[in-house]
Amino acid sequence: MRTESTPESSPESTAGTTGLIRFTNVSKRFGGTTVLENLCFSVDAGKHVTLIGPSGSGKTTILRMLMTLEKPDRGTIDVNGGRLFPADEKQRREVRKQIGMVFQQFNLFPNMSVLRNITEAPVKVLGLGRDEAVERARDLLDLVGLADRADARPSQLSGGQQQRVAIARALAMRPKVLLLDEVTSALDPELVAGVLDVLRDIARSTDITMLCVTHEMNFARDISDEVLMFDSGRVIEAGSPGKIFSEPEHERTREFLGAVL
Ligand SMILES: Nc1ncnc2c1ncn2[C@@H]1O[C@H](COP(=O)(O)OP(=O)(O)OP(=O)(O)O)[C@@H](O)[C@H]1O
Repeated sequence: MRTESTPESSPESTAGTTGLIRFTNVSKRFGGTTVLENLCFSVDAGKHVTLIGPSGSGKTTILRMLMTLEKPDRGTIDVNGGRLFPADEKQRREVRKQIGMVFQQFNLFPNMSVLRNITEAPVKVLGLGRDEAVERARDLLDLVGLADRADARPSQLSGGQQQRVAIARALAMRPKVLLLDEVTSALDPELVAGVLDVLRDIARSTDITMLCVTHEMNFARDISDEVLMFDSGRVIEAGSPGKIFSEPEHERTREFLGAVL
């Protein structure tokens, strides 16, 4: 990820220059509250970038904008050379197809089997043939360690298993970008490691670009090429995990890490 110079957001970043995801002067208010102001950053293809920072600093809003669940008030958002905002509905849908997200709550369809949860969007949205979708789903179930649960209903699975299905479901669309929003926050502590191991594996073995919000700092340290520290809707510090976690420069970063590590 690169943060670019604006009066509000100027820390130097170490990543390269392709810019698969690009936010330019993005501002967002909710009512009277400014959540993001003139935010500029880019994430290069294949990089894994983690957003950290205090509650309410705007991290989830960034992911929700990329999912088109929120709209910026000002600025532009581009993904893989296509404009997500501002754009007409048809163009936005095309760009949006390249982005997958895993939420804190798994949001699986309760009345569908695990397999059907994964095949539904590729068939309906991408027009993939059912046989091909099933083959893809079975490969992904293998990847997330649930090859033997294809016929189960979500309610028959643990929270950790449901989240692994949600990861498989997101990957079934073959997205260029995977967004992870606090994906282990709703899990019992003993189930967290299994989900994080699957994500580590995906980060290592695929070329997917990841943008991640997490309070799991060890996980962030393991998978991130770059960490962005947010405060009050601005990037106040950016760098490698080694730099951010071991030698933070900004007082607010030190305070935040002191509270969570
Ligand atoms: N739909 C909404 N309507 C009104 N306010 C909102 C809405 N979504 C977010 N906010 C507010 O915007 C601010 C930023 O929220 P956001 O969820 O992006 O922060 P965050 O950094 O992800 O926090 P957390 O770590 O707690 O998830 C918060 O003050 C939040 O209350």
